[in-house]
Amino acid sequence: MNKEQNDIAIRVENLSKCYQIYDTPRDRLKQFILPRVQRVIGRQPKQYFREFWALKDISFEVKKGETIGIIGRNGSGKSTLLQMICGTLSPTSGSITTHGRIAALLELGSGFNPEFTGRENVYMNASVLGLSQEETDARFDDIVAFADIGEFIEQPVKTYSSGMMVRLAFSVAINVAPDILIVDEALAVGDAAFQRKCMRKIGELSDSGVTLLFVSHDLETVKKICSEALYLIRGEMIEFGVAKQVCISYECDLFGASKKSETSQIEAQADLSNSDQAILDPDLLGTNEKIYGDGRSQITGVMVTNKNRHITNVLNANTEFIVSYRAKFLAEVSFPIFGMMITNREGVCIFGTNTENHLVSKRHFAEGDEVVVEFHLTNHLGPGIFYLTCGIYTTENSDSLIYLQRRMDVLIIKVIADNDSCIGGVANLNSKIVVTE
Ligand SMILES: Nc1ncnc2c1ncn2[C@@H]1O[C@H](COP(=O)(O)OP(=O)(O)OP(=O)(O)O)[C@@H](O)[C@H]1O
Repeated sequence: MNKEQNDIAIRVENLSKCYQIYDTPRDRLKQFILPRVQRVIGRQPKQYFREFWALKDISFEVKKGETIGIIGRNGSGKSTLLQMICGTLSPTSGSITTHGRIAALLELGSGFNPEFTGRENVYMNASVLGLSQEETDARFDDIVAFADIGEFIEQPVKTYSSGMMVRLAFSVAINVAPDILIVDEALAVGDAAFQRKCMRKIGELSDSGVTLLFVSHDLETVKKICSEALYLIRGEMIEFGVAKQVCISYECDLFGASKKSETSQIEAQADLSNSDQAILDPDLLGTNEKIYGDGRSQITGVMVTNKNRHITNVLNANTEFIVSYRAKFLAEVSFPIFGMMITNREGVCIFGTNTENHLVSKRHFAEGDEVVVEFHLTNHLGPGIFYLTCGIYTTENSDSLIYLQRRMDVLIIKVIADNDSCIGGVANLNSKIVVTE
């Protein structure tokens, strides 16, 4: 094998998939029996099905360590392509060559035996992926910790909710040291906190050199995490290249054809945005918060409230809101800086601010002192899910930053668009559109 071939993780050549569509079950039976009879009696065999080409003559290569987004509308052939790469579906023509262990998250519950417990399924799944009993033993605690499904690990998988199933399946997939990870984002049915945790892990795996194939309808995510993207329309590969450019092509196509439906969806939400009511969405309440710091202060009572001081986690566009927390000092501290940051699911900082230029950061605090810090903000975030991080740090007259305490992803916030001034993106720039002919 030459060096160039060594670099390749996946090679797809002239791949096509044809499904046979039967109009009635009777046609399926006829197809099973009659062509054989026709052949025996010397007649040309008849065909009792219609052909549907879900993929047509696809060729591309993925180098080791690359992150490829696969985009396209519903039914464009994304899952069919991934299933063939994983080997769970056979091609009608063409070939696929892969190098390395493939872990995939494609179909909910696939690879799990519903009668077996979570534990048994972990061992079964890992052994299918080529891990020995000892290797699985060594990883088992990590798998269970990431899935975070508690006692359910000892229960049969048939008792799991779809969210639990995804948690366990994802946890196995990422902990079996895959060379290639294939993820259909539509499966990310876990809560927002778990999705964030998965995205973080996917990012880590990609950084560590794992090849990633990622199907997503969220173009911002594809642009952020994928180096290249493959765009399918009705089974044909329309474009394969730099992710940002391919996403733009797809957006242009979408915009031309379906802007109306997106707009009406946003219009439906606009009713909500006119109310001053504080909404607390329970689905956003659990987080996978990370806490660290040197322990000299403690952040408690982190909350987001609307301008009427009602606690909320659902923000309407262009409304005022307050992020606040209580800071208690457990030791003497000089010049503490109180900060907050809002990130998106990929961990990109969308906005951050702190008290560096505020009087409070020019002071000394004694053990037991407490302050409440409030950040008054106006919501110019685009529609979507965001994560709040709060932190207290000090530079203590040195250049480096010392965290007294940082609570990363302490709260999850959902932003609802108010009108069609913001169709997508992380920020809402309140566009007004003027068209002159
Ligand atoms: N077993 C099957 N028999 C017949 N047609 C099928 C079968 N599986 C998929 N198809 C068809 O093949 C086409 C591609 O399906 P596929 O699931 O790959 O699309 P997709 O891009 O993954 O869609 P989505 O975004 O909705 O998941 C669709 O038109 C689908 O109806």
